[in-house]
Amino acid sequence: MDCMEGLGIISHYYPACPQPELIIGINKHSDGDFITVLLQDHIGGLQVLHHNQWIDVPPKPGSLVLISNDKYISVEHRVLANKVGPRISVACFFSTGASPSSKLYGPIAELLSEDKKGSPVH
Ligand SMILES: O=C(O)CCC(=O)C(=O)O
Ligand SMILES: [Fe+2]
Repeated sequence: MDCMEGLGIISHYYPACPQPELIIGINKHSDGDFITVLLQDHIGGLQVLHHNQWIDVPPKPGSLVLISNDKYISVEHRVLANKVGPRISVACFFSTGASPSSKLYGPIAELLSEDKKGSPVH
């Protein structure tokens, strides 16, 4: 649970864009934290890269999006620009804290498949 020691919050405001095909909201990236919890409004635009294809993450009222994959490497994602209206999102980044730590962190053993148990953590 040390991975929850640091919490950073970024609020995004994406203005409506008359020509969204010419620009991107946020370019392709993966988050460097342990897990990101994202609140997005109803506009949409968030996409994740899955098997080399961009997949929409449709907004669902009252829901939060968790950005990670099951091995603690953040999935690549981006946000499209849109002309419908401004889009607002709030991203909470959970990490080990602001200062670099000498602690070595690894996946929770119970969550690993048999063939991954006992392998060194990098
Ligand atoms: O606005 C979004 O939906 C995503 C924001 C994001 O990817 C980030 O802050 O790292
Ligand atoms: Fe992100």
